Amino acid sequence: MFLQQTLPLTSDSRSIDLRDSWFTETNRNAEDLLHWSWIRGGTHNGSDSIEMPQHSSGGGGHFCPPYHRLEQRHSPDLRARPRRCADIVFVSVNTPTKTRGLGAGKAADLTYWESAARMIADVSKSDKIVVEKSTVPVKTAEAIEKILTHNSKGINFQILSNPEFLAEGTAIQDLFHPDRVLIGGRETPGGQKAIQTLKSVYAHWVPEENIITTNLWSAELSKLAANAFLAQRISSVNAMSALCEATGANVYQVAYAVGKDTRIGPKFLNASVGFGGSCFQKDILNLVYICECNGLPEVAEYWKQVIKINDYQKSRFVNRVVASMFNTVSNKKIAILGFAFKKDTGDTRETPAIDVCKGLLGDKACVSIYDPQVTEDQIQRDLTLNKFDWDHPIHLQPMSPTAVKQVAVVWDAYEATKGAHAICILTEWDEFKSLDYQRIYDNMQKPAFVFDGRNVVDLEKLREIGFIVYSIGKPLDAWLKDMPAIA
Ligand SMILES: NC(=O)C1=CN([C@@H]2O[C@H](COP(=O)(O)OP(=O)(O)OC[C@H]3O[C@@H](n4cnc5c(N)ncnc54)[C@H](O)[C@@H]3O)[C@@H](O)[C@H]2O)C=CC1
Ligand SMILES: O=C(O)[C@H]1O[C@H](OP(=O)(O)OP(=O)(O)OC[C@H]2O[C@@H](n3ccc(=O)[nH]c3=O)[C@H](O)[C@@H]2O)[C@H](O)[C@@H](O)[C@@H]1O
Repeated sequence: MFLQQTLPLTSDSRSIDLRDSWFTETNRNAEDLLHWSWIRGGTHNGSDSIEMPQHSSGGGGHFCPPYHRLEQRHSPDLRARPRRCADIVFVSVNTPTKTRGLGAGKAADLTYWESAARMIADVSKSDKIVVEKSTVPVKTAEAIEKILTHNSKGINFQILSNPEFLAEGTAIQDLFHPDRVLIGGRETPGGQKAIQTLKSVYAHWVPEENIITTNLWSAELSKLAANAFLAQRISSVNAMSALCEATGANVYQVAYAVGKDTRIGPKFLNASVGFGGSCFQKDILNLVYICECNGLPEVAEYWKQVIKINDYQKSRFVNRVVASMFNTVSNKKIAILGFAFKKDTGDTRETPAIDVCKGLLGDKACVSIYDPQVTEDQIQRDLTLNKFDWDHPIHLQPMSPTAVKQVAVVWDAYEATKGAHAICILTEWDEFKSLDYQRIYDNMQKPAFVFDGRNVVDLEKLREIGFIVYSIGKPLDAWLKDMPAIA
């Protein structure tokens, strides 16, 4: 999720849904809302809450973060007071992958952005800076400009690109201490003035040297590039993990040695069952589409490979499970520990667990899933929804997907593993490191397997207990070597 749907606003913990407040109040007087508005709504995980950033030097003037504005406007005492119109509008609506029509399966669907832009044009009564917070294809600002100016009634709109770089689970930390804030604008006096206005907002808590200003297209493209580079690192280390398994090298040791080179650095080199989350795949597909549209098929092919390796890593994992268990998991109970796309979030968007579970179910396994934060309802939806449908509003999704019968969702790792033939660890939740694996082993069918897709368990300890253990990119058990996984 991006900034959260509900922000604790008052001492009695009353929360406000920004989307609902937006729509409700739009009917009354939308212009009143547009002082420091943040256009976005629901979220897939509401676990982060927001606290006021500490003011720092720079910027000048009194800084009032957006949720304080919201608190004011929702306070009954203040409702009657005259309110200023918005100067800056942040738009952070979803930009999913198109599911049909031109560019389906690759291009970004800008329906939501366009409707937000039309709404802004419709209700505005004074000049505005409209900020692209959503991740959008390069050149989107040009389209938005056209919508706004053609409906402007003489109002001046400046579009800025101010992409968001926060990661889930560390959203608040990333908001307060970003590596950088990026602001792109038109290279005109009006565009430059708008950049300075937004810069002065961030300067209240971000050191000035960490605020980068560029032209619009560089800012838009930098966001796609940053996500592509991050995902590429994971696909690179995951590609190495396959080679490690084939050769007896240990991917952890390889990544450590490689990452010690200061030019490469140690972060984002954890081999895994594959990257997930709402953005990496979507943004790379979008990048690929943009390259194709710009007549750059070789560049498109290069970035496509990052996704291909990610898909390969997930299917390689499934093949490993099935091959190790005598080439069939039919009617075998497989415990899935972790369903979220990473720890410390309940978000399941594009989680590798979906593909792994679907793969196992395709081989007729019975899966028993435990995740500390993901509900049964969510899991059933994820296992039945079509690709990319999850990123569209719920009313555009299938009404009541049929529950997958061979799937049980339980609220305890011990329950999930009871009587199971194998365990697949698909999210790196800390609690999976300290489970009582002897107890788990005692209650499982034998031979008992652990397939660790996140490298969280103590391999040697589990092997001592009696498990046959597979850990991504680590030297293989003799058992696994004898049962090669052929895709
Ligand atoms: N999730 C994350 O951690 C990050 C997301 N982003 C980008 O931020 C954007 C939003 O992502 P999420 O927050 O994850 O998506 P989301 O799907 O959780 O939230 C977007 C919300 O916007 C609402 N919305 C759509 N059209 C609207 C309109 N016209 N007016 C008001 N609300 C409207 C939707 O109902 C939805 O609730 C995407 O472009 C994403 O790529 C960027 C960095 C991090
Ligand atoms: O545009 C976005 O939405 C955001 O996408 C990512 O953030 P996020 O998806 O929340 O989470 P990450 O920590 O990047 O993890 C993404 C996936 O990669 C996996 N991963 C990450 C790191 C690693 O070394 N190995 C690995 O497999 C994670 O388990 C997870 O499935 C980026 O890190 C953010 O900078 C960006 O703003």
